[in-house]
Amino acid sequence: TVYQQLSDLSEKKFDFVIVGGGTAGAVLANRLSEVKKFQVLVIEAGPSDEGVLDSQVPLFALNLQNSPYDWNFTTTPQKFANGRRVPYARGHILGGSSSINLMVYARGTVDDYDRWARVTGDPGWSWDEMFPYLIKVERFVPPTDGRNITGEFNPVIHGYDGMTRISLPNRLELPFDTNVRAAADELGGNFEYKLDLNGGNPLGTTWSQATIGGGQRSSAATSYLTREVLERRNLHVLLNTRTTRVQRSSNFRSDGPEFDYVEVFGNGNKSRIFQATKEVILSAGSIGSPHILFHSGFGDAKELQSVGINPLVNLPSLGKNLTDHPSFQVDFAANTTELNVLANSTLLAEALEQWNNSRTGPLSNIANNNLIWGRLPTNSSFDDPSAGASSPHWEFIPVLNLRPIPDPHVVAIVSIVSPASRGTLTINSSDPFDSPIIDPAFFTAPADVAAARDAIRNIRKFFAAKTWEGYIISEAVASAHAESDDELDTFISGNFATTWHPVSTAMMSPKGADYGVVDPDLKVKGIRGLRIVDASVMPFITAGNTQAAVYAIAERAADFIKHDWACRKC
Ligand SMILES: Cc1cc2nc3c(=O)[nH]c(=O)nc-3n(C[C@H](O)[C@H](O)[C@H](O)COP(=O)(O)OP(=O)(O)OC[C@H]3O[C@@H](n4cnc5c(N)ncnc54)[C@H](O)[C@@H]3O)c2cc1C
Repeated sequence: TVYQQLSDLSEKKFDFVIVGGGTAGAVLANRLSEVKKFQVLVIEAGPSDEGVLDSQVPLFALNLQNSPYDWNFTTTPQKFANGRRVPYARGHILGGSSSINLMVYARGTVDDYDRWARVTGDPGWSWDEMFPYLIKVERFVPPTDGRNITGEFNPVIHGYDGMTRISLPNRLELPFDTNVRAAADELGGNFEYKLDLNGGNPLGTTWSQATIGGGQRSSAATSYLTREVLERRNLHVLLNTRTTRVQRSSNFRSDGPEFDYVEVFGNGNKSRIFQATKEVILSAGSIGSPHILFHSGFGDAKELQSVGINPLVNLPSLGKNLTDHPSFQVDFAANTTELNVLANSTLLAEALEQWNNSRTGPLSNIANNNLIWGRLPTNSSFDDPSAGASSPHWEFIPVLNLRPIPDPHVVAIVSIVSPASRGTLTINSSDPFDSPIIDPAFFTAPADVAAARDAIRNIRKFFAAKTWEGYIISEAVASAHAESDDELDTFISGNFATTWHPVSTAMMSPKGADYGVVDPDLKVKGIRGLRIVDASVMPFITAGNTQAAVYAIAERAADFIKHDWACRKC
């Protein structure tokens, strides 16, 4: 059942209360409510995703930022950007960030997951053990243009009867895509063609895969919270309701207090307390989950006292280790007749009609059909921040006609995907409605700046391939004259933003460790009744776009929870 507002729901007690109906929250809502005897409540601050066209049409995804479906956060002034602040979107809608993201589907690498297993002491987080969960998430479907996709992906490493629809590009951009392939063949090395980015070692030039099925976005809401699932009598999804705190009951035992109450505010500022008789699960994301915990008295005791919050659970790691992939773009003028629907309202109207009729055409795709993944040379003078040899340092996304301008152009989007910089999430007030202070500390580690320079030099090498003669005309002035390290740094500093991949603000650590926020079973350390299941628990960021890993974490967490509550057959 879906409740549009707090006053529509009269029950107060549930077995499980899940805070956040986002990517991880939707997975848990589905999996836990498979058990008929579990009464499950999901509390989501945002509205329903139903009928939100920008969330359905893949190419309209960018319209969702700075909209009512975005929390519209902003970072602190970033040091490497001379004090510039960076807009920091998070999904504020059922499905969370999976309903507003750019849909790239990249699982990360063998080394990423094996590092998780090593640093948490739980082999269950390794690539091999997580692989079945990655498969369980995925329903690989053919693109809507009907082309033969043999040779564009590796069929044996995909799932075909999972939940979230994943597909290759629905439409090729020709000759742009042919040129990308030809340049990869011509240059080899870093750029060599790789059959599939999702096999655990993406290095090279790969076709994009995206959370799109049948030409439209497949989000955690559309895949895990289908109409059928929402009709389950034991699943209650409460929208437009904000959780402010978790609270402890009087249930004290030697193994710690139990946090089983959830305080919420609905429209008109009406508040209510819900109780979980089994567990409260925080799935409010890397910003939302620690934010709620700070206001509930979790975190560094001194920092909490300094803003007038009574510390209850001393967890100094909470909000620390904020890790994200910084991103910037390098533009090139192109000589091509491929059409830019974003720059022409007649073409755009035709494209929308085509999408409405058949879910095909330019709007059925994300902006990019290719991804290129590279590593710094082995003689680099920095300690390697990556998880290992299979993990790239940078991701370079070649995009044709990204901007709504008539001049044909190519944009290289760069992300630093194995960053060494670590930021913080903190608060500066005791009012849970005030935004948290987000400081990703982008590019504060020299290794990240070195990776960014290396990416730009590789991009230039890529577009200097013979294949592009007559197609790529010149690099745009903003970066064209940046040659030395200092000049490149000035360009990067003035232009970087985020890829919106914050993780690790409530990171896992081994059971018994005196750092970290959750144990490898995702239970919050030192207390009972509370788990965190979302991107915040990753001990390190994956060297790929983060949603795939979040889906898989949530699938594994659902198994932990079912197992703990003696549900071995479900
Ligand atoms: C603009 C954008 C583009 C991205 N592009 C990609 C991409 O192309 N590929 C990729 O792999 N990843 C991408 N990501 C990242 C990816 O979407 C996230 O890593 C992932 O979805 C995070 O899942 P989560 O469950 O941790 O959090 P979310 O999915 O963000 O879910 C958190 C939910 O909790 C709710 N919530 C928060 N606080 C409260 C509260 N106090 N009370 C009630 N509810 C609350 C939120 O409204 C939200 O619905 C992108 C993200 C963004 C924002």
